[in-house]
Amino acid sequence: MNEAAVRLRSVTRSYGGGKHPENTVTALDRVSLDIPRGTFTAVMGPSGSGKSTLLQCTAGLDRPTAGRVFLGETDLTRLSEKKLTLLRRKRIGFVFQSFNLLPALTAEQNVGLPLRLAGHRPRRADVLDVLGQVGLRERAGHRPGELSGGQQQRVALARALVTRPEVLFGDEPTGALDSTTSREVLTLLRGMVDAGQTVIMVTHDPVAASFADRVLFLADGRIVDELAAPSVERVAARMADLSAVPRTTGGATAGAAAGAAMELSTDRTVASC
Ligand SMILES: Nc1ncnc2c1ncn2[C@@H]1O[C@H](COP(=O)(O)OP(=O)(O)OP(=O)(O)O)[C@@H](O)[C@H]1O
Repeated sequence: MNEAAVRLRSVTRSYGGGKHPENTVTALDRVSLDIPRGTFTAVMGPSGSGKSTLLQCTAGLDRPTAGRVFLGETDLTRLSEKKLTLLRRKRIGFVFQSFNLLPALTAEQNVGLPLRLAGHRPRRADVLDVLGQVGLRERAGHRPGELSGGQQQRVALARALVTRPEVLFGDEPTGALDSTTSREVLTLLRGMVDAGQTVIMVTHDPVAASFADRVLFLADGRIVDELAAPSVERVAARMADLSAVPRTTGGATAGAAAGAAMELSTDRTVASC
């Protein structure tokens, strides 16, 4: 059960520069990492430390500038755009902070969508089964506007799981939820991992991270620490340490002179799956 679901080998992702290499931002800096199958990994770190970039490169939503990313035995960095899109549809699930459900479709239709995109006609029983796993079988006919935030995120979870992905990625999946609802979603995720699912989740929340088997801490594009069997207190203490360390740049940079200008905004277009 210890076979790696995901392997990163010296993954670097840098942005910009061009004619001005001193402006290059290195969002990920030679990151190597193994994620065993059937485990729950949380990724934490100060703002701008590279968490989303790590998630997106690992999920095949973004391409590293250098290094290799393996999903099982498949090297994502060698795939054409078309093959990468197909791989994302079939082998990867993604949940975002903002549930990203289609408002005009019912929960059942939303959950069936990835199967349609993969060219299959969804079997109703399969879709209802996955909705049942997140406790929403009875709400199959409801549209997102008729569901609470937590219920919408559970529909998004069901949608991410309907293709039985090898790895489920979450980018702040509980970021928009109150603490009670957030715990419900995390308990669901934990149960899925205990049933064999591999989950990798970016979070700012030590409580959310405490549901994971392992927390990876990023700073300036590098993994600087990790905690196994994390408690809320230990995660919060480690985050406080990391946030207290004065960083020279917003990400690691090629030019020290660019440091002051490097607290770049993290808003960018999230590639859609
Ligand atoms: N498209 C881009 N162009 C230029 N720089 C970028 C781009 N995307 C990210 N960066 C930079 O890369 C670094 C890492 O960004 P990333 O979004 O991965 O950080 P993060 O840890 O997820 O941050 P946050 O917690 O604020 O969401 C930051 O310095 C960011 O400004």
